[in-house]
Amino acid sequence: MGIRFEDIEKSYRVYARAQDRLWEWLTRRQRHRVHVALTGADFEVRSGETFGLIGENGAGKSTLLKIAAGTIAPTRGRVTREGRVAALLELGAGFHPEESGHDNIRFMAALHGLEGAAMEDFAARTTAFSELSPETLERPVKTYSSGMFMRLAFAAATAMDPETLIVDEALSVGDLHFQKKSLDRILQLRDRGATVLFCSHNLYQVRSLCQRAAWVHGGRIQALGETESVVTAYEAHERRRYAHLRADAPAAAPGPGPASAPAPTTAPLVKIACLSTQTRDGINPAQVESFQDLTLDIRVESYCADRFHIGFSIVRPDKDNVFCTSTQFQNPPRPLCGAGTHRLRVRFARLPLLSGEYLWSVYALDDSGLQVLDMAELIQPFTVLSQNHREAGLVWLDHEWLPTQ
Ligand SMILES: Nc1ncnc2c1ncn2[C@@H]1O[C@H](COP(=O)(O)OP(=O)(O)OP(=O)(O)O)[C@@H](O)[C@H]1O
Repeated sequence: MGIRFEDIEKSYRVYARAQDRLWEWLTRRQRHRVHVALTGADFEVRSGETFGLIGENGAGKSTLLKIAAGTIAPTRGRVTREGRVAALLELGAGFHPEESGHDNIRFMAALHGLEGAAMEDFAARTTAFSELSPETLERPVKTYSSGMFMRLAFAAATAMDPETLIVDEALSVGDLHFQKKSLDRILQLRDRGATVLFCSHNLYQVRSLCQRAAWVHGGRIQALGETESVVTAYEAHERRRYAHLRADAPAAAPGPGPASAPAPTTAPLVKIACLSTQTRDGINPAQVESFQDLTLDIRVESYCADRFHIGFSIVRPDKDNVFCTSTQFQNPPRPLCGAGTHRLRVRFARLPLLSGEYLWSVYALDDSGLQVLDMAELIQPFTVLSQNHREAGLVWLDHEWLPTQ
């Protein structure tokens, strides 16, 4: 047994105003409403397996992780876990801001019950992994940058070789180098037999790391099982959700097809099945560097013999289109044709986006490029970090400073 959840429910009392809590206590009359954040969670994360948790914002994933870690108690039900548990949830939550990095490391070791040589070993491994300089470790942690703080917190949380690891999006710790290092550390612990409960919005990572997964929806376990089937079910739900939003939207975001194209009202003849991205080093396509090598992979299912086109766009969260193109815009146009699965790959050898948040939209269009057969809008959010460039804006424009006259 790795982690066993037995009929877990977690509800919160929600007060409209802060003073209502006091009024309730004084008058003994209820002034709160009960919000059920999670209910009916009854499953087991098997010993040694890597288990993914996915779901939209507010679904209840963090609540489940905190209950697994013992940070919060369930309102109903019971959780049991195996061995030493490291929770990478609110990293650094137990740190004392006024104390130095060194002292915080020793404090963490003491919390784990380590003394003497074991404490020294813990401190040495945490220090080495954090890659923080001796001078930095002498300074109070309140003077650290957020990246430095997270590095130390991650290093301390994983230095005790936990048997159970609970991870909440912790892979976005620090810069790309440290992210890869953190991921490698998690993989190393997993390969040594640790049970990993891993929550992420990055479906690529969930697919590549987890054997099984659960999709949490509205506080309930909507699907649970082998990762691919759970992630595919969640993606289908997300597509329906975004398509619905688009149908409702008064002014739709312009895609490669006409902005006013109606949403399909009957079952589509062509369905967008899957979109994923890969970086050349395969680290974290949800966070890429400017000018990184990025490949977009689109899978579509066609249920008819007709010709059709596929378009995609890179969109800002405010729905501004950064770039869109389509197989129709190729010279000559290269429509797809025939029933079955089609796979398209588009490579950006040097992605010229600058720092910011972006999303993808994908469209299946008929042969004329006028009718939208299927679409998946504003999906797979990703962050671009432009660490080696000080220029700002959306995209890099090739330019040259001419000599002054
Ligand atoms: N302390 C709290 N008091 C009241 N409601 C809470 C509290 N903590 C969480 N909730 C509510 O419980 C629900 C589940 O929240 P939770 O943080 O578990 O979601 P999540 O799936 O982790 O979301 P995200 O992906 O955005 O992190 C949400 O509706 C949230 O508003």
